[in-house]
Amino acid sequence: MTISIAHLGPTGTYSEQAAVIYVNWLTKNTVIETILCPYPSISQSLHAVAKGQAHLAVVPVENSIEGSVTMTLDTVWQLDGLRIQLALVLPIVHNLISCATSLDNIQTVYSHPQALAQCQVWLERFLPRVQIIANNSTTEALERLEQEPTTATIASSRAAQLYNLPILTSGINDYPENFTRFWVISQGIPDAKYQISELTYSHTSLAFSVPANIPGALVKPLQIFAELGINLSRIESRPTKRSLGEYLFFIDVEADANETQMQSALAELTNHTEILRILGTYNVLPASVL
Ligand SMILES: O=C(O)C(=O)C[C@]1(C(=O)O)C=C[C@@H](O)C=C1
Repeated sequence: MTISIAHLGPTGTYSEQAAVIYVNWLTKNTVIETILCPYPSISQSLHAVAKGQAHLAVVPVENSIEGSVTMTLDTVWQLDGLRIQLALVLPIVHNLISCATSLDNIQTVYSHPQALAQCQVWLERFLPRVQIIANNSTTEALERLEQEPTTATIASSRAAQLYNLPILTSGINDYPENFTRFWVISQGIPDAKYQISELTYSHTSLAFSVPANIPGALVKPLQIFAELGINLSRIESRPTKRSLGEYLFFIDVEADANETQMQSALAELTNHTEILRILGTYNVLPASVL
C-alpha cells in the first residue's frame, strides 16, 4: 500500500523534515510505502487531506518559543473530520542562509513568520536595518538567493544542503532550546496502521466553543478534568471569527480518550460546550526515533 503525505513545501521545510522522520518510522515498523507531497501552505496541506487528495498531512502545531501555529489550529477547526494520529517533536535550529560574503551586505531577510519570530532578538541585534519579509515557508525564497546576493533566508541546515547554499551564520534562534511539535493528521477515524501500537494513548486533543460569554463559561469545562484528576498539558484560545471577544478553546489532555474516566469527562463536557470536537487520541513519537 502506498500513501501520500502532504506537508508545507517547497522541499527543505521543517515540516518536510518532520514528515521524513515519520516516513522512516513507518518504513521500519510497517509495510506502508509513502510519497511526500509538498503544498504551498499549511492550510492547503490540511485541505488536501480533507478533500482526499492526500492520506495524511504533517503540520506544525506549536513551538516552544513562539507558541501556537494559528493556521494549523484554525484550519483543523474549520475542516471538521480531521483526526490526529500521532505527534512528534522536532528540535529547531535556524540558520541565516545567504550568498552574501558578510552580514553588512544583507538588505532583505525572508522566512516563515514563526521562524522570523523565533529569531527576532538576533535580527534586531545583528541586522537592525534590513527589510524583513514574511512568506509561506522557510524555503520559499531559497531559489532566489543565488541571483540576489543581498538577500538572506532563515531556514534549516538541511535546506541549505538541499539547495546547495552557504550558511552565513548558524544557530540564530533566540533560545537554544527551540522545539516544534507536529501532528500527523488524517481524515476520519483513528487508524492503527498510522499509529504507534501501544495499549493506550498518552494524549487527547479537544477543541470546543462555549455556549455563551458568561461568567464561568470556561471554568465549567476545565473543572470536569480537575475533578477527575486528569491533567491538561495545554490550553489555547482562538477567536471564533463570529464576533470580537468570542473564543474557541483547544486543550490537550494527558489521557487516552477510550479510558472510562475520559469517557465520563467527554460525556460531561458536552453539557458545557456548544460544539465539541475530539481532534484525536494518540501517542508521541519517542525522541529516540528522531
Ligand atoms: O516553514 C517551515 O519550514 C515550516 O515547516 C513551518 C514552521 C512553523 O510553522 O512553525 C515549522 C517549524 C518552525 O517552527 C518554523 C516554521
